[in-house]
Amino acid sequence: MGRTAFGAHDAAFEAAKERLNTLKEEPDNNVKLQIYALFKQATKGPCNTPKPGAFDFVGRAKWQAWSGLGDISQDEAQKQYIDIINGLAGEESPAETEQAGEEASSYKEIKVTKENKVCSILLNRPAKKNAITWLMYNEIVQALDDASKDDSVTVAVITGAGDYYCSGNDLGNFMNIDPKDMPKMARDGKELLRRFVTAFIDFPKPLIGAVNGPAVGVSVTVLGLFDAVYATDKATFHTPFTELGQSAEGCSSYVFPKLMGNTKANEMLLFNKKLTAHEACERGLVTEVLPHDSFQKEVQTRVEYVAQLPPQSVREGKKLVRDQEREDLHKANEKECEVLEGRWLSEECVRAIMSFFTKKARL
Ligand SMILES: CCCCCC/C=C/C(=O)SCCNC(=O)CCNC(=O)[C@H](O)C(C)(C)COP(=O)(O)OP(=O)(O)OC[C@H]1O[C@@H](n2cnc3c(N)ncnc32)[C@H](O)[C@@H]1OP(=O)(O)O
Repeated sequence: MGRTAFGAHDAAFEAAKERLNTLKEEPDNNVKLQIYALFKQATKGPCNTPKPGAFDFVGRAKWQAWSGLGDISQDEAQKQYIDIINGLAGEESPAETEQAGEEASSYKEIKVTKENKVCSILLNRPAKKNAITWLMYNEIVQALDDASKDDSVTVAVITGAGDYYCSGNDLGNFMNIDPKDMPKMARDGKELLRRFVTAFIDFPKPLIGAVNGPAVGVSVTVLGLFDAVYATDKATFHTPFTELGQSAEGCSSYVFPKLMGNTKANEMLLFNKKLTAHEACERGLVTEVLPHDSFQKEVQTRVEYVAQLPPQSVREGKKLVRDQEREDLHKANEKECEVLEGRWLSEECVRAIMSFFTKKARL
């Protein structure tokens, strides 16, 4: 059976595929066979084709390599594929490998560093105010999954490069789509958003938001699923969903009313009020507002403190709190994604997105 859902390493797998084509030296035949077999296993699952005839030497060698992988999982095959290609690429350009805790990773739109038990995820498209592309959603999910499994990491932090924290969903995700492909785009978007928000609901270690500047849309809503949110006094929090013909996501339809009460939540989610950092703090979305000039240093002190706490104790504590509402959060996520799938197909939404890009083009 082919893959129907994303694997744990999808973004890195795609990047490894591209990297394979850029290797300066061709790998030897045995390595090539191994790469071939892992690719087949990762994309199709265990070998299920008949053994080629005795005189089809190449076909038989490929078949043997693939069937030799037995029934290792598609995720495991992806991982081994990525490791081999990154290993080959690393041998060619050692300068690209690990530097001061920086992962020799294939992330393209985020930057992940691990140092002193802290995994930092930097949203890294400053020229586009860190708007989140489809690739970036996948990369964030992958980075969270990796941080949750890595025993050397006790806390994860998300922050933005440049003057913005994040401008939310990249509106280009919905552009240039043939009208006949819109339903599929909406279905795929729903599935991706569901996986993205699930990664936040179920992240088992402390997750800290370092909101270094304005935050918009989905980057604001998921903050309600973080364990602490530090914001610079220059940050703002804006969820202009109805202006875009869209609707609330990131579990905000459930979390925001709990945090701030219905009328204040409506002010943000229905009537698009942009909050200052201090207002967001008063409403419980932000833990603490810090002066912009010393923001990085102040956040670092707080993160380092959390990083050195007994990790199991912190995880158990987080689980106790999250378990009180985990099911409700998953339900809210499902429901929000379903409603959004319909919104993305609505004329209201299509018009609003066109209008954003038309205005830009006129400037
Ligand atoms: C799988 C799909 C899941 C979807 C989940 C649902 C998510 C919903 C949301 O997140 S809704 C919120 C969407 N975001 C927005 O509506 C923000 C749109 N952007 C803006 O309003 C402004 O760009 C700004 C206020 C963020 C910043 O304004 P300004 O300081 O004037 O800068 P520019 O507008 O010139 O921006 C610089 C550059 O970045 C591009 N850009 C910024 N934000 C986005 C974006 N969200 N999507 C796409 N592109 C964005 C902007 O076009 C400029 O590009 P250019 O230099 O012109 O090429």
